[in-house]
Amino acid sequence: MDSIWIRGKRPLYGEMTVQGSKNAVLPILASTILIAGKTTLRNCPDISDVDCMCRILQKIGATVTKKGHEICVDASGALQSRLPAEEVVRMRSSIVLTGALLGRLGQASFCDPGGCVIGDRPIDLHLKAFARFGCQIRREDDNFLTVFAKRLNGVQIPFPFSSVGATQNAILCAVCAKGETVLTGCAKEPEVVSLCRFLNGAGAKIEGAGSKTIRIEGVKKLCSTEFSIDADRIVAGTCLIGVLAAGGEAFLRQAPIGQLTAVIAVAQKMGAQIVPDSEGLLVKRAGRLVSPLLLETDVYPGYPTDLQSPMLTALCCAEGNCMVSERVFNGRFGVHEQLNRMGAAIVAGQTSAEVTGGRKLHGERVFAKELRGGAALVLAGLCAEHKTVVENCHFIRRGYEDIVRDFRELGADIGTETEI
Ligand SMILES: CC(=O)N[C@H]1[C@@H](OP(=O)(O)OP(=O)(O)OC[C@H]2O[C@@H](n3ccc(=O)[nH]c3=O)[C@H](O)[C@@H]2O)O[C@H](CO)[C@@H](O)[C@@H]1O
Ligand SMILES: C=C(OP(=O)(O)O)C(=O)O
Repeated sequence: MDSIWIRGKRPLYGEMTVQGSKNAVLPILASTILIAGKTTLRNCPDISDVDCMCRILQKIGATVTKKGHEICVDASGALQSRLPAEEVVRMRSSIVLTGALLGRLGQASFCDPGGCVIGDRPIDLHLKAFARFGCQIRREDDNFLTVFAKRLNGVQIPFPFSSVGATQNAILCAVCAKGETVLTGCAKEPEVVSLCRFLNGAGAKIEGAGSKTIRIEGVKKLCSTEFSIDADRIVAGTCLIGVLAAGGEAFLRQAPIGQLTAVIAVAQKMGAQIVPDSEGLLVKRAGRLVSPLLLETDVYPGYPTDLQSPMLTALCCAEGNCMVSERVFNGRFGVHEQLNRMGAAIVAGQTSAEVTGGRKLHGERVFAKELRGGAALVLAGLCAEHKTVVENCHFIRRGYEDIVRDFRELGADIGTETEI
């Protein structure tokens, strides 16, 4: 399935179920190697990043069994500290394995992680946190870094700005370190909270997740546990924005409403009606679609950067122009060129873009270059006249289990290459 076709210009009606969260499951899978026993994870999304993480776990010595949406990891055997470069370069969250390996073995060797091309993604905060724990860092001849310590000691780490991955790595170093660790300036994202809930279920002592300050009392070991992965707020948001942009009425079962406050506020401003209930969220957009004039991404609980590209599509179709300010990454407007080929009028710099609204999008053959930009092109196809073909959809498979299935359930005329 490397291309997806869409015949657009029809509103969406129906119901879909939101998959498990990519950004929650990946660090949790990485952290299973801190447990010298078995972990069972439920509601895991069937996406290529999860496959990649499972391959890494296997290559370093864990046993991984996948059955549907359930993954069992047994990390009770001997593990090796060198992460396989051919997998690490595919995925940003491979960096979180380094904290887990340090916690388990006191050593990790790794090369630069990959991930979406959305601007600079240095790992300086991660390395500074490791150094605070007493680790030494050595650059190897083959561009690998080796980080090692005789013993990890509890420390105080003030993060100068919010980083989801660096916060998670510091937590993984701290859970089995000697003594207390206090992290300040932490990321408050729900994926940090779910990692801590998982680790506490395995016997860790972590307090304060979801706030700027997290305290961790090191424990001797973690024990076998079971855990269910939260629904994916970014997938739920993508479908919500799809209905906002194309019009219609859809129920998003299991949408994590409490994690979508900023997205819901923008969608309501643009003309959507949102009705939450205990099982999910109903989104309707029957009347005018209007621009919010200004959209700023921010760290949680602000408007998520991962939903900036999907929202660009809706802004192109809305009445009125919009200034979009990207405050998390410095290169996240790459998709604007492909949207412009479909009739959008977006002028983008590195961290801001001006979107002219009221555009009539038309079908084109366009190319995904990264995950959320790819999803934005699928949404554009839903709003465009005639047929759109989105190529390079392996990027979309990194985070969306089956975007074709999801929008088909909402009545879209959409399919994969083989069904054209
Ligand atoms: C797998 C995963 O969970 N990915 C998410 C995670 O990425 P990730 O954990 O990589 O994102 P961070 O929160 O670390 O990045 C935030 C900002 O900090 C900068 N930075 C980060 C680390 C560092 O050592 N130095 C540095 O300068 C980054 O370049 C970026 O500008 O959070 C991002 C922000 O919510 C999301 O968009 C990603 O979907
Ligand atoms: C940027 C993203 O992912 P990653 O950090 O894995 O590249 C994303 O999920 O939008």
